[in-house]
Amino acid sequence: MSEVKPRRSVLYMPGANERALEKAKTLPADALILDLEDAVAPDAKEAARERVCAAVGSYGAREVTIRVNGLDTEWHDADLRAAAQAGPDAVVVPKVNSAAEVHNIERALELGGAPEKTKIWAMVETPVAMLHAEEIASASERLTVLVMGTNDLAKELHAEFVPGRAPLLGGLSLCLLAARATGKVILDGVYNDVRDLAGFEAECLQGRQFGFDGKTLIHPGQIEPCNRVFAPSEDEIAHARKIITAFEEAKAEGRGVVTVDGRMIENLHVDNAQRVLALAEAIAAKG
Ligand SMILES: CC(C)(COP(=O)(O)OP(=O)(O)OC[C@H]1O[C@@H](n2cnc3c(N)ncnc32)[C@H](O)[C@@H]1OP(=O)(O)O)[C@@H](O)C(=O)NCCC(=O)NCCSC(=O)C[C@H](O)C(=O)O
Ligand SMILES: [Mg+2]
Repeated sequence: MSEVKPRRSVLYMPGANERALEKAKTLPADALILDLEDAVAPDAKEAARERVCAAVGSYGAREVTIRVNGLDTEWHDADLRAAAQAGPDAVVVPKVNSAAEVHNIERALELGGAPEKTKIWAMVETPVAMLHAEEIASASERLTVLVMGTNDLAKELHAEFVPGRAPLLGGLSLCLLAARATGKVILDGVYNDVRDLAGFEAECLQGRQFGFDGKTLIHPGQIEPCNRVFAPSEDEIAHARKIITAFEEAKAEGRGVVTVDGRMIENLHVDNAQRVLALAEAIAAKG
């Protein structure tokens, strides 16, 4: 099994907000997105770029990424050059629509001297991206994560935000299929009502049940419930161990199928149980 990196909670913070950038040093998010795009006003873009690039090394074990401005904006090239030099764990690129765009980003990072560890996280947040999700996800080995942009997607679809997200489910499913078909990580979109923790937790659970690896967040108050929902519970860990043990015993007796708590267990369920344990161990190792 390849290395498991917990990405339960991935917090955006506006690159122009010094207080938020400072506060994030103490927050238990698995990863951070230092934002130069939507959360930064046009006349603050350059100052935010400098501040964010200088802050990259300040967050300890958390994965640190920079979200650059979109490919069709006047800031994109300078953002990518600066991010390549700063060397975050990833550059998050908004509104990626094609494999050709991924190739351009990859080339720009190489030309900018980005270290190998700096990956590409592609945001999928337009109708075109939903339809091109597999070509985007498979465009480059440097691309390791797809990030749902559900605000932009809803805007483009003329969709409404409703509990259960029915208008977005088609797009979410297409991107999940693309991520799993190509072996990439995929993060769910943000929940805008920072005071509605019950609604937020319900959406985390929906995302987890869908198969997302974690969720993008906009407020510190969303981190703890998100970490809890996207981590295997004690019961799930115990059940995973039970499955592995029962299957080992069955195999030793020459059987390829067994029941645990009345349910059929085959090899594929053991793979799943091992994934659950690997994630639980990676979370525990974070301390
Ligand atoms: C949403 C907010 C504007 C709410 O701000 P505010 O009401 O000021 O929050 P609080 O007063 O409750 O803040 C309490 C303390 O927490 C700090 N804080 C708040 N947010 C963050 C954060 N994101 N990271 C780190 N720290 C944060 C405050 O500074 C307070 O600290 P202290 O004073 O020490 O107590 C605000 O939360 C916010 O700006 N959030 C981020 C917005 C953002 O980044 N938006 C862009 C990304 S979302 C997006 O674009 C999705 C995608 O593209 C799509 O299409 O869907
Ligand atoms: Mg967006």
